Amino acid sequence: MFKYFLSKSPTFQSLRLIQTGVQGAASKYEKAYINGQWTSAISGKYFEVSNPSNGKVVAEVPDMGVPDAQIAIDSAFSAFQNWKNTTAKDRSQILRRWYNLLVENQSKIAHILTAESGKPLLEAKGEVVYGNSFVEWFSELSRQVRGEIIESSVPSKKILIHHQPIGVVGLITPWNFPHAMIARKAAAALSVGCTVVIKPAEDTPLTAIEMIKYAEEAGFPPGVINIITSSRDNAADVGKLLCENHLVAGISFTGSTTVGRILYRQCANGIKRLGLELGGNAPLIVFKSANLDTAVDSALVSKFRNCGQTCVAANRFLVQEDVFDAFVEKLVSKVQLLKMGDGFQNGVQLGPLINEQQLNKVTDFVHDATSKGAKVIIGGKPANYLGELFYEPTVLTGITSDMKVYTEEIFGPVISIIKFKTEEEAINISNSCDVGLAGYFFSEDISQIFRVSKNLETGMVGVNEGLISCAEAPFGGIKQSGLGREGSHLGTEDYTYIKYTCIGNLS
Ligand SMILES: NC(=O)c1ccc[n+]([C@@H]2O[C@H](COP(=O)([O-])OP(=O)(O)OC[C@H]3O[C@@H](n4cnc5c(N)ncnc54)[C@H](O)[C@@H]3O)[C@@H](O)[C@H]2O)c1
Ligand SMILES: O=CCCC(=O)O
Repeated sequence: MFKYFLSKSPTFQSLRLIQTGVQGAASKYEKAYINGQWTSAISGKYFEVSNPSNGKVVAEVPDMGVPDAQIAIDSAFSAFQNWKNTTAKDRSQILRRWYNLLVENQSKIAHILTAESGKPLLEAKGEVVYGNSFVEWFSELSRQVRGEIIESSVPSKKILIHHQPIGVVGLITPWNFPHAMIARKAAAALSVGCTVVIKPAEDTPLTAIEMIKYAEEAGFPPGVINIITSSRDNAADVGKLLCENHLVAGISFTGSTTVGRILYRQCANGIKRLGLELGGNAPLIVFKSANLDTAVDSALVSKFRNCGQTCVAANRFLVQEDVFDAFVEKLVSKVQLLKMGDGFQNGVQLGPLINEQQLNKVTDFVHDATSKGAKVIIGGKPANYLGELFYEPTVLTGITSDMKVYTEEIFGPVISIIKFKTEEEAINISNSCDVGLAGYFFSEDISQIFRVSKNLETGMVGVNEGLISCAEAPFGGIKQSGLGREGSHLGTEDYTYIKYTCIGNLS
């Protein structure tokens, strides 16, 4: 059924992918990248990557296991011995070349991203621009990482501080932002002299492979960037190896809190450096002083980006009783205009869910809510007239604390609205969970803005704003939403350690 396309040219391979697999005519075989070589799995096995909009196979990628991952780690460790000694200027220039190539090819990358994730093409282009901005940012930041000389209390001593690269880093990334999550981690790590082994999500490895083709063209030496692709069957073993192998200095992971916890445990023995960007359960509070039009428009962006499959997506809507009816009415009038469908169709704003597991989760959460008394205002069921993995944009009211939509992140296009009376009540509900990634609120009252921003137990707060992610800002959570910050001038800290050198007996 599937044809081999044996051209060795990455560019040709990308074009074939778009002209064949993406359009649904046939699939092709991709390769992983280890030590500067495009390579298959030692086992010879492949796994299929399909378009969630229509189930068609887009391509097949090597199903790599522990032996492949070990080779990638060894290569990255060997490459680190030279890469750590390159100058910040050298690294900055290579990153800049990578950025330029990613920009030149952003339309092609976005097509691949839509084909494997179902994300509407316009949104996929937006993600590529967003992801590229991290490569640009860290190419610029590379030369700004500087040490210090601290005056000692003893005249014959000097205290020097250097930031040195930690070594090989394992990057494990999710399917919801196949480009941006790799860019945000890899560019930061590479900019300070670390080498990387990337393990993209099994649903979306093609965007990652495409990105690495441009990294190769940009001139990263062999072994500095490696990408291993693994099916769900191998992901846990490969992850364990990355966490436990003594040549790996650190792990950076974005994904579920469940897997984050496993990685945390696995990293404990080796006291590995660990960056975790895990799940959220973002509150979005609309106070009575809010500009309701701003609140509705921002809420739609926050909720429906990537069809609700975003870790910072608003999950629990809290609306003050005075404006509850007006807000719901305005919101529903806009939700009913949203166009859902195949990401390649013009005007489509919402794609499918990524896989059956996500569809089942969303269906189960809505069923749980309605069975406990929630009211469906719009939607509330799978949109199987569009395809197997589509779920209608949904608004639920009458939410109570015993429902899953109240306590857990749904990761789907469902808005659950809770009515509250006082600011204190809204803060209590917002903070009544064990995760704290993002929180949003809408208010025109300046004292309330400072008060609520301070009291929300989240790592990030959007005030009168639903889209807060950018390269310049520190992205990350508190509580069980994770450890560390990505992006911003703090985004290299996970990848460096502080070396204190004392120079003594100076005369
Ligand atoms: N925070 C986020 O950005 C984010 C992203 C994706 C999913 N999620 C959440 O996770 C839920 C499940 O989605 P998912 O199953 O794709 O996420 P996941 O956490 O299972 O997968 C994320 C990455 O971890 C890898 N992985 C899976 N099990 C592993 C293991 N034992 N050791 C090492 N790596 C492993 C996967 O291959 C993938 O690369 C979603 O419903 C959503 O709530 C959150
Ligand atoms: O879902 C995870 C990341 C989303 C973002 O970077 O805005």
